[in-house]
Amino acid sequence: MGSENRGESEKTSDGSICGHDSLHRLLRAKLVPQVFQEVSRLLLGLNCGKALEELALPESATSLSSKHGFDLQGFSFEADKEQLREPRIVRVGLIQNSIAVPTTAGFAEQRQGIFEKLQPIVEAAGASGVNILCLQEAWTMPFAFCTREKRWCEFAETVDGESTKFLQEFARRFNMVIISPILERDVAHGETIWNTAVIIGNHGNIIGKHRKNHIPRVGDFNESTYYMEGNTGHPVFETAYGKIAVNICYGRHHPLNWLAFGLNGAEIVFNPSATVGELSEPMWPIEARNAAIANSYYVASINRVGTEVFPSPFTSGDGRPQHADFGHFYGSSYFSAPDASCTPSLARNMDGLIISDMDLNLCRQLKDKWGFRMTARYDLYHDLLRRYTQPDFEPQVVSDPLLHKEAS
Ligand SMILES: NC(=O)NCCC(=O)O
Repeated sequence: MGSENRGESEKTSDGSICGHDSLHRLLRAKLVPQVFQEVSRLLLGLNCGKALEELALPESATSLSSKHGFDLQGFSFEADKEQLREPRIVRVGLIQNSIAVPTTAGFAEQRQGIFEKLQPIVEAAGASGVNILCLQEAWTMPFAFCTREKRWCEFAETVDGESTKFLQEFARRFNMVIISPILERDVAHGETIWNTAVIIGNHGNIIGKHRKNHIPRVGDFNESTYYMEGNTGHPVFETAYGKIAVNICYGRHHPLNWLAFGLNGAEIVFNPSATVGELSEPMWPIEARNAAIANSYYVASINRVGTEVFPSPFTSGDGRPQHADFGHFYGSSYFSAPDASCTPSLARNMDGLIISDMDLNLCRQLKDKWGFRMTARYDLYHDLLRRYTQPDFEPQVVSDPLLHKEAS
């Protein structure tokens, strides 16, 4: 892409949308209330036939948000009342953040800066009674994989390393499950590096881990220089608060990846991400929401925030001149529900915590209503995929015989 077409991040360097920090807030400021309500209905859908309720969050959380300058929003997804099952309401939180100090600082200072920045946000989640909290992809470090420089590998740590210890304290204190996406170093297997989400249980125990299945080779996302495709399959973690799975970032472009977590029984799939405006912003509101609909589960989408500038300029295979930043990480974390409703997004240009209650009964209610699991043709797909993965595969194409007739 030519530099003249690099998108809006260069035009609005504060990362706002025409001075507003999210599309929802821009629309609310610009439209008369009745029009805003109708536009919101079409953009966000309806949950159980009505606009999504906002959640009243405790003063202890709102004061942390004002003091530390992070966006804080809360919502509530309902399900229909059932006669034979109690509601299964889980409170879920997502944190998006920028890095804390420039990428030229020492690595220990960079990581410690992020720990310190996250502390009040995690505390706000705890004070709000969040049951399951998820952080953004590779949250302990800048997203330095654009550079291809190997020195950033130093940020990799074992599954029970520094960042896990830091979060285990919060998990115990707030009785909270925490999903911690890190750069992992697997010491037992030759000190190899992986892009991994660690699942910390509400007692501070490590429940397990999942490694990113799909590694991007697009734009400046030179991640394949650092780690390989994950080898953990599509695990679903049964926690005190429900069955959860993690589809790390670029995996959201792969519908079969979403499907696999659904087939294994996930009720909430988290999508911790790091992605930039000019590459993926038009996809962001669609893919997760579509996955929630198609798989009858909730999706929780998180993206990091800010523009990270690196000490040495780098190139990528897209013809652009060398540059030192990745573009703007546009935040905009949000939740999608199986009934096609979704929350507004967090700010595009600020750290933030979005919280939502979700009644997990909605998953089965949507399965019963639409019957996607029942009407899917897994046997047909299985047969096609089996043939497709053979070297002698031939696409099933029926050509118009007239196409190949010689002109008379
Ligand atoms: N982190 C990551 O996989 N980013 C790839 C770009 C995208 O999927 O938008």
